[in-house]
Amino acid sequence: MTIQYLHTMLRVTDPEATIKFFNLLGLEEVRRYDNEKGRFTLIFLAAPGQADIAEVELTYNWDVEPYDGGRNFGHLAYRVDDIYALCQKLMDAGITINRPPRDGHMAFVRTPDNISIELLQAGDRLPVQEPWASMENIGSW
Ligand SMILES: C[C@@H](O)C(=O)SC[C@H](NC(=O)CC[C@H](N)C(=O)O)C(=O)NCC(=O)O
Ligand code: NI
Repeated sequence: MTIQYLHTMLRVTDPEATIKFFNLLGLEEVRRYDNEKGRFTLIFLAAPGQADIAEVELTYNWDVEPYDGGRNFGHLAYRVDDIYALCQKLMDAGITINRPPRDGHMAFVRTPDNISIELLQAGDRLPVQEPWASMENIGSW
């Protein structure tokens, strides 16, 4: 008997803004379904070559409902080739780097609905360097 991880589902209030956020990380939309009866849209995102392996499923309920952030949910984690270059790209796009990669290894950002996203440097830590080394955490951390 086998079991395979497929996806993590996030309920989102602004699907297009969330897709743009994940596009910045390198994920692309792979499929979407509208459900007229249930009044919701499902949008599946994946990194290149990871469709059906490790997807993010965005659920957009057409009727507004408050999402309280569910403190029991932690984060989604991604391994990246160059954490400094990615954080610079995110900052240039107006994304807050909530936990800067001061150690050349780990950073945290948040989706438009405040879901934590962990970014981890592939391989060895990068050399500690400015401006990252002296950047402070932003927001509740
Ligand atoms: C396609 C498959 O991967 C799903 O996850 S469908 C699961 C289904 N989703 C919905 O009904 C979306 C709309 C609903 N209002 C919601 O916000 O979940 C479902 O059973 N969802 C319930 C759940 O707890 O995930
Ligand atoms: Ni699902």
